[in-house]
Amino acid sequence: MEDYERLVKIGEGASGVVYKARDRRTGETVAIKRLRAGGCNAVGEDGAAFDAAFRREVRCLDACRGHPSLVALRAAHLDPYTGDAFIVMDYAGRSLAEVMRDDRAGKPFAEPEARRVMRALLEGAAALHARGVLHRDLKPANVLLDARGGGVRICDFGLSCPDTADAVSSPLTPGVATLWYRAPELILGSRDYDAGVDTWALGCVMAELLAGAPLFPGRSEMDQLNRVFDTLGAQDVASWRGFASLPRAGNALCRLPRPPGRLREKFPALSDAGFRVLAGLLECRPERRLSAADALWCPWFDAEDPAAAAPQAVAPVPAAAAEQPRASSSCSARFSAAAGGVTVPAVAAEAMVA
Ligand SMILES: Nc1ncnc2c1ncn2[C@@H]1O[C@H](COP(=O)(O)OP(=O)(O)OP(=O)(O)O)[C@@H](O)[C@H]1O
Repeated sequence: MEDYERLVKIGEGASGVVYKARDRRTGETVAIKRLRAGGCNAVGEDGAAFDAAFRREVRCLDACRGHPSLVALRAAHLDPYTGDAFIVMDYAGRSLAEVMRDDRAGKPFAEPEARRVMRALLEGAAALHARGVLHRDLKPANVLLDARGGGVRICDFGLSCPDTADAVSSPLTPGVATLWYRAPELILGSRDYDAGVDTWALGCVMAELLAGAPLFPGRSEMDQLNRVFDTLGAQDVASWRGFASLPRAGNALCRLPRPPGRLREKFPALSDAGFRVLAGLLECRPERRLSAADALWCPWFDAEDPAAAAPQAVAPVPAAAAEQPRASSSCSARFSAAAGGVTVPAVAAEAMVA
């Protein structure tokens, strides 16, 4: 790590600390995430699993390399003797959470601005889903905005989950995603969810952009579910495919009589085309929720955004990954050593993953 000069701390979360740094060889600004052993993520991994969690994060970042809406991995380093683990990425700007809190002080984004950000986020999500990766922690703190270039990038693959051809299927853990952005099926304990958990979270982000405040700021899992059902209605909850087998299907909140959804009332100024995207992403029934790729086909995205840079292309997807149907993700929460070692970009000559 002697090739990097540490500048300032730019973030800290459950899994580690992120620093802005300078690459002494090129003078470029980078972001370095130092992973903390023992508290590495909400999946509850620690001790021996730290190594596997580090590899999983690097592997997911590597799988998503090259897309303009996904943060770029430069190198990774895990010292087996000291346990120090670092991930070096392009520095991609300040987080959307910071910008909303510090610069905009709750001022909502205008619809064309929100559309530009959502287009980039959905393109990023569509690319990572096509590559068999679930992010599982999309939220404003994990969206980076490059003030100069206008870029929008998804970061923090600490809870992401690869779906490799040789991975052994195992139940997914429902304990993922930050509460305010957690899909209802996760709260109800689903263990076979799919990319819909990410598109739900992006629906919450879209609502937050347009309202200037979180849509469902729950204080507990049950309060969260209650807020979701209060806003979206819960008449057809029991008709979800597989609802009866969800561990918390019997919860009284699911049976409470409620008025019809009132999402539209909360966004009176949003165009009908925009509302169709919002309502499609915030669809409680996972099998009816818009996928990221389908959302991009909605007429809302036909409009050109005046400030938009050149359209962002979705990077080519390996044929095998592209063929995977959305609803049958076999994404495994387990990432066994047998799934292979971490591959870092060839340009990252200093990457030394034990
Ligand atoms: N490549 C990057 N460029 C600029 N800032 C970054 C970059 N990666 C991360 N950050 C900043 O660091 C913060 C924390 O990073 P990250 O989310 O990866 O850590 P974490 O420990 O997993 O956090 P959390 O527990 O909140 O999910 C981000 O919210 C963002 O502000």
